[in-house]
Amino acid sequence: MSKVILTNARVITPFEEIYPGTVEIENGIIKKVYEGRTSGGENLEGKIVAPGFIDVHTHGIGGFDVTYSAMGGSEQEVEETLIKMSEKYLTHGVVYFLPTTVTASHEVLLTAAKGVKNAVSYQKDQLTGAKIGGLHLEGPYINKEKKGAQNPEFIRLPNIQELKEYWKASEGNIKTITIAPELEGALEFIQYARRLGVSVSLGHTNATYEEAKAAIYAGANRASHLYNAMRPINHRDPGVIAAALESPQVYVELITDLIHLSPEIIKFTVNHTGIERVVVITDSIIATDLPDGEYSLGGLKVIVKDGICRLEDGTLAGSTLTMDKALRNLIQTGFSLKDAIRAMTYNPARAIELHKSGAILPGYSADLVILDEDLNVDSVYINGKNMLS
Ligand SMILES: CC(=O)N[C@@H]1[C@@H](O)[C@H](O)[C@@H](COP(=O)(O)O)O[C@@H]1O
Repeated sequence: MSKVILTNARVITPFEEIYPGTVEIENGIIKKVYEGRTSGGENLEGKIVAPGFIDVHTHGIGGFDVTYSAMGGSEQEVEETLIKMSEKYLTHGVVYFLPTTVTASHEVLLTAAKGVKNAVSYQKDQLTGAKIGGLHLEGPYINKEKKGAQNPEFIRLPNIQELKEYWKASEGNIKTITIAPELEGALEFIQYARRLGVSVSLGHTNATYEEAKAAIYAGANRASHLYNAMRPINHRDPGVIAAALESPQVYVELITDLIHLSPEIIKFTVNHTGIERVVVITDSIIATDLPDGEYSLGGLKVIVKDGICRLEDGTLAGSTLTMDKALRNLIQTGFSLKDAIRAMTYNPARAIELHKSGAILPGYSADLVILDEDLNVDSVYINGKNMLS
C-alpha cells in the first residue's frame, strides 16, 4: 500500500480553506483531510494544496495541437501529440484535460478520434502527464455567422451518423461537443449526444433566447466561452447569453485571459450564476508557451503578438493562456482563492460529469497541485504520485 501525507499546508478543498491542513493519501485516493499538522508527512509550510486544474477546452500548447496533428492523417501522430500535450499541461498544474478539436473535415475528426482512443489506452499503462479525458469536439456543427476563428470550409449541419462514427472510432472517448442549437437537426442531435453521455455545450452560435432554451430543455448543459463567438445580449433580444445565465443547469465557460473578457464582465457573470456554474477554460492554442510569431489553427493562419492570437483580419483566435495564469488573473480581478480554484477544478469536473475528481475530499482521486505563495506551480500529484519530481 502506498501512503503519502502532505502537512502544514494551506489546503483549499475548494469549499473551505484549512490552515494548517493535512491531506492523507492512500493508493492514489484521498483518505483524510483535517486541520492540524502531523510529523512524518511532507512539510508544506508556506505552500498551498489545491485540487489540480481541469481544462475542458484547450486546443494545444508548446508546438502541439490535436487538430493540427490529425490533419497529418496519422492516428499515431495524434497519440504522440496528446501525450506531449499532457506533459506540457502538467507543468501548469493541470491534472486532467479535454483535447479540443476545431472545425475540420470528417476524415480529420475521425483521425483525432482514433488518436485519442490510443492515447487514453497508453495512459492506462504509463501516465507521464495530465490525464486525457477524451475529446471535446468544438464544431463542426456551428453557425457560419459566428464562426470566429473556425475554418468555414468545414462547417456543416449536425450529423448524427458522423457522431456515431467518432464515438465508435474513439471507443467512447468523446466527452463533449460544442454546437450551435439553431441549426437544422440540432435538437435531435443534442438528445442523441446526451443519450451517449456526451455533454453538450452551446457555442459559435447566433441562437435567440428561445432557440437556446429549447436546446437546454433538450439536454445542453454548458455554454462554450460565454460571450465569445455568440449572439450578444441585447435588451430586446436577450439571446443565448441570457438563456445560459438564467438556467440553473447550465455551466458557463469563461476564458479568463483578461483579453477575451473584461474583468467587469467576469464579475457580472458570477453575480448572475454564482461561482457554482463558472468553468474557467484556456482555449489555448499551439503557440502557448512559445514566442510570438505565425502559427496555424485548423488550417487558418494565426498571428501571435504580445501573446494575443488573431487571424489576419483581427479576429481573436484562441489564447496562449495557461491554467496557473488564469488563476492569477482571477485573483487580480478580486476573486477569493477558494472561488477561483473552484471554477478551475470542482466546477469543470461537474460540468462534464467526471466523478470523484476536482476536490480534496475523502474518496476523491488524489490529483493535486501544490502552489507557492505567488501562485506558481511547485509540484503536481496525480493518483497520489508526485509527477514533477
Ligand atoms: C478557437 C476559437 O474558436 N476561439 C474563439 C474564437 O473563434 C473567437 O473569434 C474569439 C473571440 O470571439 P468574439 O470576437 O466574439 O469575442 O473567441 C475565441 O478565441
